[in-house]
This record gives sequence, structure tokens and C-alpha cells, in this order.
Amino acid sequence: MVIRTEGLSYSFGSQQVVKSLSLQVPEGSIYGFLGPNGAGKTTTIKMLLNLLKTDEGSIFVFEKELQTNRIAILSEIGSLIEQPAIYAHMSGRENLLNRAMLLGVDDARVDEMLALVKLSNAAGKKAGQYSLGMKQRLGIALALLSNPKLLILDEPTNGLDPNGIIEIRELLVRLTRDHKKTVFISSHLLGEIEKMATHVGIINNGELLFQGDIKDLEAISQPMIYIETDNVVDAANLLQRNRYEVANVNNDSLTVPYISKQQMGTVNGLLNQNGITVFAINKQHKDLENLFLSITKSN
Ligand SMILES: Nc1ncnc2c1ncn2[C@@H]1O[C@H](COP(=O)(O)OP(=O)(O)OP(=O)(O)O)[C@@H](O)[C@H]1O
Repeated sequence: MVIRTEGLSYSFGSQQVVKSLSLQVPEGSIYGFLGPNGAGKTTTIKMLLNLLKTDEGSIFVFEKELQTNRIAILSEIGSLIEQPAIYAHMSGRENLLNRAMLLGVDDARVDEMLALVKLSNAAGKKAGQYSLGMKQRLGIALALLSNPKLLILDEPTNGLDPNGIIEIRELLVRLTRDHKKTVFISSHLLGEIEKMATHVGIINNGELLFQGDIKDLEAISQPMIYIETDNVVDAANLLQRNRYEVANVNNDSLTVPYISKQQMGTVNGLLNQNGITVFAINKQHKDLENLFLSITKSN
């Protein structure tokens, strides 16, 4: 494991915000650390980076205990928490050259990193004029300069537009696939993590609710077919008679588990043939809140 924690806990005063976390982050994974705002993600990340001292429990990075191997471990971690430390009056390249000099890294690596994060064309532009997405990518390039094995990113796509999110996602996939990095990324958006993570840890109120392979999460976060109709009662009865598991029944809508496009067509046909008007029918992904409910039920 690249990161392994045991019984990790943290309190701010009397409020315990991280509760006995046992994280397991495999080598080469994109590990999505998922949880709503205030769940304890940033606090956990700060402990992993030795920016906060743990109350209880232990942290192993690259199978070495963090406290007793701080310098060796931290030199192998690149991180981005909150805003990247960027000088607005300097260009992207100057920001990187400046950091390269401080780290004693070869200047050649600066152009390599600019290419990797797709900022070569904007390298001469003042970083203060970059879009939010470009700033985040410059932040990641800065974090990667020293060629760390592990990258820890706290909500790197916060506030980005869809294009900016896609650019970051593609970059992280390239980093693990082509450059053998391990990426630990926090987010409060299930949909975003599902699209790139290989492993997931889900945290709520400081507690780890789920951890495992993304495929295991998919089984729990199964999508639903959302059906809006003029006659919910008849629709529910008809679907149940046909062995569909009806859920979320409201005044004008209900859901059944999604299996395939074909099955969605069959459901639509069944309703229509029985005189039930379907105003809308679509595939609906679970949001984080509904996922919590499913996890709690399946536990
Ligand atoms: N310096 C602090 N002093 C007191 N309480 C704090 C402090 N920092 C965070 N907290 C509290 O700890 C809890 C966890 O916060 P944390 O920032 O770790 O959550 P998060 O999952 O990263 O959420 P967000 O995405 O909103 O940052 C929250 O209830 C927060 O209010």
C-alpha cells in the first residue's frame, strides 16, 4: 500500500472530525476520497502531509511510519491543497523555473511539466491571467516538479467548468497510466470520482463508510430509471406485477433499478401499452446522499 492508516483520529477542541480511519491506498491507483463538505477530508489530508499532528492512530506512507521518516516520505509526495501557491505577476514557466531552482531540479523538467499539463502554449502568459483550470494545472505541474511517487490533491476541480474538470481528469489518468504515479484525490462529487477513480473511500462525519475497488462501489451506486407519469399508483402496481423493484414513489414519479437501455425501452413500452402516459423517462445516477442511504442499508 502507498498509504495505510490505522485508527487515525483528529479533534478540533471537543469536536472529533476524523474518527478511527483505516485507509488503504494501493500503488498505481487513483484513490477517490469522497465525502460531503465538512466530512473531514481536508483534515485527513493535512495529517497525511504532516501539516496537522494526529491525535490517535498511525500513518504509513510507502510502508514507512510517517513521523519517524518525515523528510524521506514528504520528499516523495506532491500536493495541492486549497489554492496553489502561484505568483500572479510571473508567467507559468517562470513560476516553474523559480520552484525548480529552489528544489535543485533540472530546468529541462520545466518544459516537460508544461507539456504534461498542456500549458506549453500558455507558458509565457502571466499566471494571474490564467483561468481557474489553468491555475490548477500549473499547481499540479509545480507539485510534480520533483518527480514524486504520490500526488495528494484536495478538491482540485472545485469551481472548474466542465472542460476544466475533463482536463484534470485526463491528466490524472495519464499520470497513473503512463508515469506510474499514485493519486489520492478528494471530492464531494460522486459523478466526478466515478469517472476516474480505480479505488474509493467514502467518508461522512469523519467516519469511513465504504472503501474498496470502484467496481464494488458501482454495485451499490446502481443507477435508476426515473419515470414521470400521470398515474403513479397504476404504474407502480403494473411494474411490480412484472417483477420490477419500484422505489422512490412520489406524487408524479417513481424509479426502478436500471439494467440496460433495452430494459428502459421495455419499461416504457409496458407502461404505454397499459394506457399509462409517460411524461419523462430517463437514467438517473445516484447522488452522494442516496449512496449514503444505500451503503447504510447494505451494511
Ligand atoms: N481550524 C479548525 N477549527 C475548528 N474546526 C475546524 C477547523 N477546520 C475544520 N474544522 C471542522 O472540522 C470538520 C471537518 O472539516 P474538513 O475541512 O476536514 O472537511 P472537508 O471534508 O474537507 O470539507 P470541505 O470540503 O468543506 O473542506 C468540519 O466540521 C469543520 O467545520
